[in-house]
Amino acid sequence: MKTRVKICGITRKQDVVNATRAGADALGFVFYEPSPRYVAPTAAKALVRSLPPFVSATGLFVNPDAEYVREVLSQVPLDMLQFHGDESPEFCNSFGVRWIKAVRVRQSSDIENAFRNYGNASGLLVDAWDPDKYGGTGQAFNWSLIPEARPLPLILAGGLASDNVFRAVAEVRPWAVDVSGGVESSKGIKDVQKITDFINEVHRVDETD
Ligand SMILES: O=C(O)c1ccccc1NCC(=O)[C@H](O)[C@H](O)COP(=O)(O)O
Repeated sequence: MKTRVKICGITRKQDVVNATRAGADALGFVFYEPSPRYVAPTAAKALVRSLPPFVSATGLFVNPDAEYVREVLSQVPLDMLQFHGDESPEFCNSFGVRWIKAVRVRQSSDIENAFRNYGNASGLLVDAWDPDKYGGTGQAFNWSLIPEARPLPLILAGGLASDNVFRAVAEVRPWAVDVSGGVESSKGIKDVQKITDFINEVHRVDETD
């Protein structure tokens, strides 16, 4: 099965071009101002409108006001929302747009509970737990905590890079992988070679099937 690849934290046109040329299936745009990868809705609008067909755009939020999400959606043609905070299932459902929920993992039950509570999500993104950050930590977590039973498509994130993503995909067999820091030269600035190496490694696992 083809493992999808999402490159998150896009802030520049050249990173859109490089990621899509390298074969990314989806790009992520961070609408969370404390993040060094924050992109303003006006800039994101231009980036998303430049995407070629069949590459999707995800907007990432952390505990946003509903009004802010609606404001972003009115400007930016997003295909998917990604919630990284403590948003309720009802809140995530309320925008009429497909969404995924991110969960920061300390134990297996974090994932099992999220599968149970966010059953209307299009997928569950599992990421490293950090006491101070909601995501984008660059840290991996113990993949053996991920259960075999997955009621929703599972997106693996957290500390992935070209030197560990082959093993990650081979071991976890996720629906998709999500990467940010592992394909950057500095925060918010993606590196074309790192993106290419990363995607090639994912596809290399797929070819062994
Ligand atoms: O990127 C951020 O700064 C960020 C801030 C707050 C919540 C989420 C954030 N990013 C999410 C991602 O980029 C990824 O979905 C995921 O966390 C993996 O990041 P990384 O470990 O850097 O590959």
